[in-house]
Amino acid sequence: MDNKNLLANTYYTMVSNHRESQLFFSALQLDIFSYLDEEISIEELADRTNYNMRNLKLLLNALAAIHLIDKHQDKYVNTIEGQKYLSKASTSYLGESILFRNVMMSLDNIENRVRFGPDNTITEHNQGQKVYDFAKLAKVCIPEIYLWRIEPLIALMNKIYQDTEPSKILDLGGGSGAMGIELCKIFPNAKGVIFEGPKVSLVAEDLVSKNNLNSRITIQEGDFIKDDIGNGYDIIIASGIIDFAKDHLDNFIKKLYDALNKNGIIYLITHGFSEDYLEPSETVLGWLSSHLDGLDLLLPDKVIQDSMTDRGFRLYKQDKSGNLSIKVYQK
Ligand SMILES: C[S@@+](CC[C@H](N)C(=O)[O-])C[C@H]1O[C@@H](n2cnc3c(N)ncnc32)[C@H](O)[C@@H]1O
Repeated sequence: MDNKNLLANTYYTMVSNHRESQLFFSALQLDIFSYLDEEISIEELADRTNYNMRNLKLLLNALAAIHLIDKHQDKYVNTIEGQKYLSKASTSYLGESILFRNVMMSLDNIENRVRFGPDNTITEHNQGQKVYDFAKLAKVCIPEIYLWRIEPLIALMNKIYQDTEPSKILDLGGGSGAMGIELCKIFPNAKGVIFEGPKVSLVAEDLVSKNNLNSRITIQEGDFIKDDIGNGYDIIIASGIIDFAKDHLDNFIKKLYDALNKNGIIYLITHGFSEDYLEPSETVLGWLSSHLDGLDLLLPDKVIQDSMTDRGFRLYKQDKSGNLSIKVYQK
């Protein structure tokens, strides 16, 4: 096969991948996977769901054809991954997060957004809250945080705090606050603060209560650009938030510096953007929708690093988790 044919195939592969995604999202919307923890016949499934049996069978065969489910003789069943992540009975269910992210990052109507440009009310303020539903994001992403962010956080903090214990921890723009909550659990004498905007703080309040940590963790409501974020912290978690301070980067980093005790650390999670904004490609595409709408938030890692070291932070440890870049800075 010559190069020309290889390239043409790439385009058709994209068309096919798009169809696979559509099929997957529809199956999630119809909650098909929650019925497939045990082998089930099409008659039984149609009976339980009230869906049209003929078309349900077509859907299930298509899902089996792309290995999202298994088919044994005439019965259908989840794969091991499907059972773990796509069935609502599982504690690691990700279906709601996946569907929410798909809408949040949707590239529908990209043509008109390119033809007519961004929304001026969004460009004018350049605030994430104008585009993203942060309260819903915080809520539906809790399983993702437990899947990907808690383990590296705990492993690193256990290494750093082998002989001492932090006494005050801030989860800044913490969303549900899951990371701050889990850190407070491994350091039982530490007090925690979760700082969030007004609606999101309710999500954090709820998770703190569910974990019975109301006596140790307080929720502080405010705007981390304009308002006081407190001080005397040994650890500040800044996960997925620094882009939202882009227009005030140096002041924001000074605020973090001032809020920390001597030798205190920042646990910073960023997208690891290259200076030309071409990598990581998955993240470039993930942020494209909000940027077509008018936001201009993204910061290359190099810019963040320079600003941190200029302020006096020293890079202490670094790690990667999927596409995310994890850096620990010390004051
Ligand atoms: C991408 S989410 C990250 C949430 C969480 N830290 C995590 O890692 O999943 C960004 C969070 O920053 C919060 N945020 C953005 N701008 C803020 C501001 N000016 N003041 C307070 N919180 C803000 C949002 O409400 C949102 O929960």
